[in-house]
Amino acid sequence: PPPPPPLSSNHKSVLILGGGVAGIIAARTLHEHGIHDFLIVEARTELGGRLRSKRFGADGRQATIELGANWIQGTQVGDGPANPILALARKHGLKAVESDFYESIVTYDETGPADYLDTFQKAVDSYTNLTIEAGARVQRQTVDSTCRTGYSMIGAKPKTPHEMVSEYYMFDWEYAQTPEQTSLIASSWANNFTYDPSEGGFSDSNLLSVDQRGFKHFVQSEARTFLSPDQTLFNATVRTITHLDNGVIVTLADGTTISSDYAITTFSLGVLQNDDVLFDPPLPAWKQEAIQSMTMGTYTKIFLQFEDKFWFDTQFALYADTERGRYPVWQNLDLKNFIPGSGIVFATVTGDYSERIEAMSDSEVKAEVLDVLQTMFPNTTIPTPTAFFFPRWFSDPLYRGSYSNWPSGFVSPQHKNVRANVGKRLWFAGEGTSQKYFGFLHGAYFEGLDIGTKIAKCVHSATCESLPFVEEITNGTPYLV
Ligand SMILES: Cc1cc2nc3c(=O)[nH]c(=O)nc-3n(C[C@H](O)[C@H](O)[C@H](O)COP(=O)(O)OP(=O)(O)OC[C@H]3O[C@@H](n4cnc5c(N)ncnc54)[C@H](O)[C@@H]3O)c2cc1C
Repeated sequence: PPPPPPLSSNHKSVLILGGGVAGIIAARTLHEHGIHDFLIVEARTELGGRLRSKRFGADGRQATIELGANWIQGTQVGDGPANPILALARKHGLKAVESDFYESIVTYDETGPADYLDTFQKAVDSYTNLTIEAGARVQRQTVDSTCRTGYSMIGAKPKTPHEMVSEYYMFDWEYAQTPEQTSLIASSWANNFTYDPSEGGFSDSNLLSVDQRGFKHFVQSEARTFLSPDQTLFNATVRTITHLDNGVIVTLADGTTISSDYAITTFSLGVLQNDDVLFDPPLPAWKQEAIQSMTMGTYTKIFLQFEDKFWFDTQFALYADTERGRYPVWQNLDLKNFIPGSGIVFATVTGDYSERIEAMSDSEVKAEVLDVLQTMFPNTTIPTPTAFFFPRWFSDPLYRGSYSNWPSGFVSPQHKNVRANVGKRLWFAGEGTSQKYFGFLHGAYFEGLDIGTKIAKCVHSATCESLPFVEEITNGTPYLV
């Protein structure tokens, strides 16, 4: 039998590995169940995880920008179900503004300003039809397919740059991967359970945080309501997780070991896929297959600050390049009620294009982006920006991408296995373990809540109920929630 974990002062009832939304909400849940002997182990120096803000801009003209999550996606209709992130944002007085994705938008192409809003509207309709097509497949219990197949089935076959960028805005800009890379059924789940009240979703509106304390403010403030300083360990990078029948031993990069009765890892799917954290013994084959079968999308915002604003007055702009995905979506922060006077505009790229620019130098990317702006505004001499920045989520060993995505060919039992505990002691939570809300902040929230509740039961009673898993998946069962 394996040796018992060492008895030391470094022993906790529960170790929460990672201090993002899932970790913080798991900790709050343990606290509410009267369990205080837990420790959040976090590699960075603050809580929040992929809620990451940064002061950006020239000296004397700095503003807080969001490198990671920025929106509360799906809010609430009347007294219907509320997104729990909205509830926390309200509780902690977060400043957020309504995003108007469909009306506050202008369009450009390689000739400069070009009105193709009618094409854009068709892409909006096609996306709605795509989710209906996918929903019908769930009803009929048919097999999954890619969203590209789904689009083709409803007759949406974008060919021109205008059509491609319009589809991109409705699809890749949300999923951080292409329709080819994404499951038809699961992508419509992700849409409906968040945005469609008739399917149990919150609402179809989105609130953009422009809070100068950072979007992370809501969750850091929540953490302050129950956490004491000795319940967090910062600057602590987990290297190895040894999981035994009677406990877990975590080894940090500096060689420190901490043991516990239970551990929850909340690291991103990308971190787990990339072996940035090692498991001893290695995770069983069913778990490894599941982790390697889901995918991680990358979503990259490229920020520029200029002395004077020369761009559009709407919230959004599309740029149609002949190459699909080349600096296609632009957002204006220099707006009344946003960050007025900030001189900040930013572009977003996703998926393979994000990986491409992460491999380039900042100055190379800046030159490309300025070139696109020059194309969009042919009658303006684009000035030198006073500040430029973009984060590299894909190469960051603490994330390895931005959020998870569900590819076609990844079947429901595999997702069950992503979520399942290994043995009685090692548990998993985070946005990627959420079947209904993968990718979203509220997915991380609900997973922290659920796994925290299950572990609290384990701590309080002799019997500990495991989550179901499938040892060997021989056929894909229908997609059911
Ligand atoms: C660019 C971008 C845009 C996004 N936009 C939105 C949005 O608008 N709305 C929305 O709802 N969601 C959005 N998301 C997704 C959202 O941010 C995530 O779903 C959510 O923050 C995930 O929380 P989590 O607790 O599961 O994981 P994380 O926040 O990743 O928490 C895990 C923690 O583990 C830590 N960690 C990793 N490795 C180690 C290690 N070896 N040792 C110790 N600690 C470690 C990390 O530092 C991190 O703090 C976005 C994400 C990104 C990156």
